[in-house]
Amino acid sequence: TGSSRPQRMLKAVQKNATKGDPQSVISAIDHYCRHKEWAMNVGDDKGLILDSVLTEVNPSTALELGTYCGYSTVRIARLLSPGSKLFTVEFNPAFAEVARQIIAYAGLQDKVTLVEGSSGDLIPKMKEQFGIKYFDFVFLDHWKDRYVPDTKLLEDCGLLKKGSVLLADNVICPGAPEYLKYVRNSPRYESRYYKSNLEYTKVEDGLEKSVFLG
Ligand SMILES: O=C(NCCO)c1cc(-c2ccc(F)cc2)cc(O)c1O
Ligand SMILES: [Mg+2]
Repeated sequence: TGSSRPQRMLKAVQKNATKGDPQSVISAIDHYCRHKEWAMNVGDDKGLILDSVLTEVNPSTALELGTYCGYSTVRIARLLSPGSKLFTVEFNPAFAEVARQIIAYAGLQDKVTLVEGSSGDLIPKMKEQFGIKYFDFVFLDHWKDRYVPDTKLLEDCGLLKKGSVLLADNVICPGAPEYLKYVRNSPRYESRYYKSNLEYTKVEDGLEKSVFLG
């Protein structure tokens, strides 16, 4: 049987990027996905917004829901301060396998813990399993119908503190309409929409940044 899209993306990284150089890994994936084969990475346009929000928050403990091939994992981990940690959750074992190799190729394996499984099952276990008190930053990029239930789960498990920042991908395309309603109508969040484009296209998409007010 042939290779998968994630496997071809990994090959492109191994061929075109420099081991231990996160920026070259990001550029190799963006080039491949723009010129050879589209893939659902957050991409370079929305990636610049992710970089800027991440740098502003400078989290000690960050969570990513939806690793896919590890592109945004690398974008986030490369900007973390020494000693800070990123936990990333991926349900699909084939995606997780490629992501581990891309994260390692970038040399960021010591900053990242990739947890395989369903976010709904894993979130309630994170405090006890990893000794996490709070997440200062959460990047939501997994199944769009899981954004609301998992946000409620993070609240109920006491994993958000006053000032924790949620940043959600794809709120326009494919869309997360219930999530936008939830964070924009809740008195517990201060929300803002960052207009951009769906990765590697001219289609509109954007990121919603929501600050938890406690
Ligand atoms: O499903 C997504 N992620 C969770 C699975 O890991 C996802 C999908 C798309 C997308 C797909 C098909 C299309 F036509 C348009 C958008 C884009 C994304 O950024 C995404 O994160
Ligand atoms: Mg996405």
